[in-house]
Amino acid sequence: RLEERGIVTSPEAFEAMNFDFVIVGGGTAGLTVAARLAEEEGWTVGVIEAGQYRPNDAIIDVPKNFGTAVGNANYDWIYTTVPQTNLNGKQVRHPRGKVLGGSSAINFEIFNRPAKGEFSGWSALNLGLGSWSWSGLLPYFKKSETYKPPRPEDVFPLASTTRRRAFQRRQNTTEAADAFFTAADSALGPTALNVDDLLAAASDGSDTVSKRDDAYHGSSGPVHASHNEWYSDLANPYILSMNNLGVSTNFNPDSGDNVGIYNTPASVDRDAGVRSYAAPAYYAPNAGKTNFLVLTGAQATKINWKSSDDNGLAVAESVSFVVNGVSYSAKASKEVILSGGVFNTPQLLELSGVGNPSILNPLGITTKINLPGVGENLQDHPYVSLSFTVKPGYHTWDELRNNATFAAQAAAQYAATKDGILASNVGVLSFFPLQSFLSTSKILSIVSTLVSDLVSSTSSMSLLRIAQSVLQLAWLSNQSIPQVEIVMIPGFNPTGTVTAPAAGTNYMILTAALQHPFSRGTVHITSTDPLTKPAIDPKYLSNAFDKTVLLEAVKYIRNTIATSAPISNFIATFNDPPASSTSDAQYEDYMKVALESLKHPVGTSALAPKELGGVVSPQLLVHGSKNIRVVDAGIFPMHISAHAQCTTYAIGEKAADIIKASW
Ligand SMILES: Cc1cc2nc3c(=O)[nH]c(=O)nc-3n(C[C@H](O)[C@H](O)[C@H](O)COP(=O)(O)OP(=O)(O)OC[C@H]3O[C@@H](n4cnc5c(N)ncnc54)[C@H](O)[C@@H]3O)c2cc1C
Repeated sequence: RLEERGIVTSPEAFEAMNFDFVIVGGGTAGLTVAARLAEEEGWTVGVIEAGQYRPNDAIIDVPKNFGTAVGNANYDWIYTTVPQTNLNGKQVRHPRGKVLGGSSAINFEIFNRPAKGEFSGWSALNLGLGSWSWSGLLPYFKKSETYKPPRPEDVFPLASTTRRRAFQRRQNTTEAADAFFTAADSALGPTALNVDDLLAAASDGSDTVSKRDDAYHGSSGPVHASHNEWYSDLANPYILSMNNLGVSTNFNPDSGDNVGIYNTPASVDRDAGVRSYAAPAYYAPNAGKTNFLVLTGAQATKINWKSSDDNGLAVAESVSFVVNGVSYSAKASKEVILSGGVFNTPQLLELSGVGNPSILNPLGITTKINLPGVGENLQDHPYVSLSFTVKPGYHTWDELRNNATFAAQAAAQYAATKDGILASNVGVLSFFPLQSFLSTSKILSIVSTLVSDLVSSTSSMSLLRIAQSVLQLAWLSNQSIPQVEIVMIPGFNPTGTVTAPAAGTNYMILTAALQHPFSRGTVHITSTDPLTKPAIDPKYLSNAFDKTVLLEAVKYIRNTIATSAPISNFIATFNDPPASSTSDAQYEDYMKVALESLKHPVGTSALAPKELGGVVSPQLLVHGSKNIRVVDAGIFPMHISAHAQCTTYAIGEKAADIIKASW
C-alpha cells in the first residue's frame, strides 16, 4: 500500500501541513534536494509530484526496457516541439518523466560526466560566484553515487560476448576451449583480431583497471552506477576501428577529461540487476520519515505570494495544486523549490507572473517579477542516427526481437539471476573535438561562417547569448571540450532512424549528437490553463554551424567509421540513409527527416546574472525573489558534453548544501 511507503494519498492532509519547504516535482533533482533537506530533523519537506510512485515496475526497472515508457502517459508527459522550420515542419518528440523519480525513471540509463572546461564556462558566466566549477561540483558527483568499476574482462577492448567467453575459457585451456576459440574466430571472420591479440589486450585491460583513478568516484551515494556485463559482438571490432582512426580508449572518462571512446557507467544497480533512479535512491530509503512527505498525482499550478520584503523581493507563501480537478494549496514557511524540469518549471513561473511581460500581458497575467530570461536559452543535443544491417551470425540486441527461444531464455535468466542481455544498456560512447574528424581548412571555413553569422546577428542576441558565443568560440579550439558524441547502439533502435527493422535481421546504429549547438530555443506558455502544454521550440539547426557540424559527423560515420576494419567486415548493408545516398544534399534531406532529441533539453532557467538574461543566482534563487529556487536541469546555463542526469543529481546535491548553509 502506498501509505505504507510514505506516500500521502490525501490532498487534504497535504494541504493541512505547514511545510518549511515545498518542492514542485519529485524528479531527478527534486527528490535529491528533498531527501537531503529532510536530513534536518527540524525541517518538514513536502513534494508535489504529478506522476505516480511505481516501485517494482518492470517497464522502469529492467535495464534493457529503457525507452519503452516513452510515449506512455503513465510515465511520460509526451511533449512534442512546435513544427521545426529547418526540419520541413517536423515536430520532434520530447518525452519527460511523469512518475516519482521523473526522467531518471524513463531515461536510457547512461550515467556520465562532462568535460571540466565546460564548468569553467558556467563559472565564468557567474563571475566565479557559488563555485559552479569542476572542483565545486566534483564532491557532489561523488556524493550522489555508489560506483562499481567494470570487471577486468569488461574493460575495452575485450568486451564482447564471444570474446569474453573465449577469454574466460583460455584461463584454463582444454580441448573444448580450443574448439570454442576456433569457432569464435571463424564467427568473427578472418580480419578480426585473433584471440592471442585480444588476450594481450586483456592484460593491458587489467592494468587499466588498476590505473583507474578511484579519486573521482563515490562509494556510498544513493545512485548506483555500474558497467554492462553483457556486450554485443560489435563492441570490440567497433572500438578497434575507432582506435585505428586515432580515437583513443579513455579509461578515466569521469575525471573531467571525457575525450575518446569509453565504456560508460549506467545508472543500474548491478547486484540487484535493476535501474537505479531517484525514487529508489533518494525517496524509498527515507519513506518512513514523518518530515518528508510526497503527494503523487498532484500537479502544481501556481505560486501564491505574500507581501514583498523590505528590499522589494517577491515572497512565495504557498503553491496551488490540482488533484482530480480539485484545487488545493501547500504552505511553505521557508522556501518554494521548483524542480519540475526544463519545460514545466518555466511554465509554472510564467503562470505565477514571473517572466517576460510581453508574454504575460497578452494572457492577462499580472507580472510579479519582470524576468525576461524565463523560458529562453533552451539548448539541446540534437542527433541523427545511421543504421547498418549486420552480417548474419553476430550477437546483438536484435536477437530478442528475432528469436523467440533466445528471448525466452533471456527472460528466464533475468528472472533467475537478474543479469544477462536484459540487464544491459548502451555501453559504448565516444566524444570528439572537431579536430578529431575535420581538416584544419574545413574547421577554419566553418568557424569563419559562424563568426560572420554571429556578428551579423549580434543586435538581436541577448547578452547571455553573446557571452555564451564568446565562450563557445573559444571551446572550438580547445581539444579537451568535445563538440560531437557518437553512440554505438548494438541493435535496432526505434527512434532516430527512418526504416523499420526487417524480420530476422540484426543492426548496428551509430548516432551523432551535437554537444554545443549555437542554436537557442524557447519554451513558453500559450494559455493561462496550467494543464495546457507549453510551446516548446528548440529552433533546431537555426544556426548554420549546427547543421554543418552534424552533417560532417554523419559523413564521418558513413564514410570513415563504417568503412574501417574491423567493424566494416561486420556490416552487410547501409540501411539508413540507404547506399544510394552519397551527396551532402541527400544527407541533409535525411537529417531533416531523422533528427531527434537526445532528450537532454536544458537552460530555460539559466544560472546567470539577471543583467545577462539569467533566471537564477549562484544560490539558485530566482532573481527578484526572496525564497524561490530552481533546482533542475533547467539551470544549466550552457550545455555539456555528457548526458544530463549525472550533472542534474550533482546540482540537487549541491543545492541542498547551499540551502542548508543559507538557513
Ligand atoms: C527518454 C529519456 C532518455 C534520457 N536518457 C538519458 C540518459 O541515458 N542519460 C542521462 O544522463 N540523461 C538522460 N536523459 C535526460 C535526463 O534524464 C534528464 O535531463 C534529467 O533526469 C532531468 O532531471 P530534472 O530533475 O531536471 O527533471 P525530471 O527528472 O524530469 O523531474 C521533473 C519532475 O517534476 C514533475 N513535475 C513537473 N511539473 C510538475 C508540476 N507542475 N506539478 C507536479 N509535478 C511536476 C515531473 O512529473 C517529474 O517527476 C533522458 C531523458 C529522457 C526523457
